This record gives sequence, structure tokens and C-alpha cells, in this order.
Amino acid sequence: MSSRTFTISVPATSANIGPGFDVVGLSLSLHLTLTVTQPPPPSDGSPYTAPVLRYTGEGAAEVPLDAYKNLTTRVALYVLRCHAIRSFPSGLDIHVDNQIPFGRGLGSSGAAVIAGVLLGNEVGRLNLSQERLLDFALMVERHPDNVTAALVGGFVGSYLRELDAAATEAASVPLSEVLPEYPSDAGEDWGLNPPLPPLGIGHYVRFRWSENIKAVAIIPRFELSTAKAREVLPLQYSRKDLVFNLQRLAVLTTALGQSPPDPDLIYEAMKDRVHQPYRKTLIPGLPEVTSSITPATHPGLLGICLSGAGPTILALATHGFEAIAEDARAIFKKTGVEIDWKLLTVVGGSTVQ
Ligand SMILES: Nc1ncnc2c1ncn2[C@@H]1O[C@H](COP(=O)(O)OP(=O)(O)OP(=O)(O)O)[C@@H](O)[C@H]1O
Ligand SMILES: N[C@@H](CCO)C(=O)O
Repeated sequence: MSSRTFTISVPATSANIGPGFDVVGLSLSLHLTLTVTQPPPPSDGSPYTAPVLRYTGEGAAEVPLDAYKNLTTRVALYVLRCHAIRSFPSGLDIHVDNQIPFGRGLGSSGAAVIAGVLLGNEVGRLNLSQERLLDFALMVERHPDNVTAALVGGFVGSYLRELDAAATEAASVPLSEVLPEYPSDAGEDWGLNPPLPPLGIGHYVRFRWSENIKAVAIIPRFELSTAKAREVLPLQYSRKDLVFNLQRLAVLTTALGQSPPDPDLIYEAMKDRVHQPYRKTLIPGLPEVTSSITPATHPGLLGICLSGAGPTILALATHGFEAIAEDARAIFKKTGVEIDWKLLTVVGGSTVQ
């Protein structure tokens, strides 16, 4: 068997799109790319060599390069160990190039998890179905919106199946047990026999997406962890607020597939009362940006919302991109926040080539 090189490419994602909290995701044209070289199995007696991980692009200064600590490789090892494969193949070389900024609401952790599942599947030659790949990802990242869109691509709605008692228990294992941070002096048996994902946890449907619609990502220059942005959310909501979101989500999923898209319908349908109002304390400028940039003031704008858990703002538009982004920049600047912005398109899902 000779050495082989393959490339794993996973897109960025924007989750929620306003009212679709933890439900809707959109894959976008920034990518996490892994170039992996797997040598042939060593001949008997040659020493085992741990994976070499190199990293360029976003997050390169902060990401761990120890394969037993890095999120992507830990997920890959979890997948391998669920299939009774104890360790990475010897001599693996992994070069990661990342365009997705960390902790900004563009699905960086979801992409890292999907890349890990695909890496484990590939180096272990496991041939897992897409449904099973999603099960593994959902054991690690418990909200399906980012990981589903990153895996399958496009504008996607998903839900988690209601599990029976045994499967619920298997799926509610603390992440620290699914993904132990392997100590450097770990013995051979560390992290073996991890909990297997129940079958068919996640289900999804892809909505139509109007080709005229592009995404302006307005990216504040600070990180906000998803965990922190979820801590500020209430545990209970009023019927009025839930109905507000459900009405808008029902309209939005079809409205974004229509050509030409209708700005009046979409702007209102992208409003939310479940997560954005609570997150404004963490993102100075959020309410001002979403309320003062409208289809009336900015021709071409369709709708505007928080991207994922923030702090990025996502503006969907057919034209007028620069005016939208520069006016958002001016509003953020008044609160002391600098931004970068990118014009993105909706892309397909993850690939392994
Ligand atoms: N390519 C990567 N390799 C390793 N770890 C990563 C990678 N990308 C993200 N991470 C980890 O995930 C963390 C960010 O995850 P977090 O869920 O807070 O934000 P996000 O995924 O960017 O935002 P959101 O879920 O709102 O879209 C980073 O600080 C880092 O620890
Ligand atoms: N739906 C998540 C985004 C990350 O999946 C949130 O808003 O917290």
C-alpha cells in the first residue's frame, strides 16, 4: 500500500438566521481545509509516530497543535475509538488552513467538529453514511444547526429526534467524557470504549435558496464564546414570543427561496424574540445595527440578524453590500467596536477529495 494524500474541506456556517434558533443554518464561502498525508502501514517493528499537526490562517496563534488536545483531532480519535481503533495511524501529517474566525458566530467549532468526524472516517476507512457522520458530530456539538449545514451544505433546517430512555442517557454523556483531553502521559487505555452515539439523532431538510441573495458578514473584532452567549438566555419563554418566532420562521424558510426575494416580507421574518434581545448586553451596537439598517434606508437589503451566537451580524442582500457594511461599521464604532466585513455566498457542504 502506498502513501495517500486527501483534502477535507468544511464550510463556515451562520445559524439561526433570526427566528430559527438552534434550527436553521446556512453554509457560507469561508472554509476550514485539512490536507492529510497518510503513509502506508509501517513494517513490523518500526516505531509508532504520533500525528504531526500544522496550522495556518485564522486561530493559528491559539489553536493547540497536540493531536490529543486539538478539537478536530480529538473528535477524529473519538470516532476511531468508537470503532475499536485505539490510535491514529502512524506517521499521519495534517496541515490545517482555516478561513473561519474563532468565536465570532460563523460556526468555527461546528466546522472543526465536522472536519474531525470526516478525518476519523477517512483515516479509519470506516465508510460511515452521512447520517452516521451527523450522529457523531451531534454527540459533540449538541445543537444541530451549524453542524448539519456544515456537513450537507445550503440552507438547512434540522431537528434532533426524541430518543428513548437508553438513547437519551447515551446522548447526554458529558462532553468531557465523549472527548477526554488526553493527558500527555496517557496510558494505552485512556479514552477507550467511549459512548457510542444513538442511531439517527439528527434529521434535516434543505430549503430552496434564491441565487440572487448574498450574505454580508459584519465581524466585530472580539470573540464571544457560544457557551457564554447561551448563558444569558432564559429557560422559559412566553407564548407570545414563541408564536412571534414560529410565525416568522414559517414564512422565512420559503421567502428566501423565492426569486426575486421580497424585502418587506423577509426583513420582518428575520426578527427574533428568543435569543437576540438577551444577547444585546454582550454585543454593544447590536440593536442599533439591526433596527437602523432597513430595506428603506439601504436598497438591496433583505434582512439582518445576529449570526449564530454572535458577535457577527449577518445581512442578507441582493446589492448595496458596501453601504450596508460601512454604515454598520459607523454604528459599531460609536460603541468602541471595530469590525471587518466580508461578502459571502451560500455554498455546498463538506467534501473529501
Ligand atoms: N479549526 C479549529 N481547530 C480547533 N479548535 C477550533 C477550531 N475552530 C474553533 N475551535 C474551537 O472552538 C472555539 C470557538 O467555538 P464557539 O462555539 O465559541 O464559537 P463559533 O463556533 O465560532 O461560533 P457559533 O457557534 O456561534 O457559530 C475556539 O475558541 C476554539 O477553541
Ligand atoms: N444556535 C446556536 C448557534 C450555535 O449552534 C446559538 O445561537 O447559540
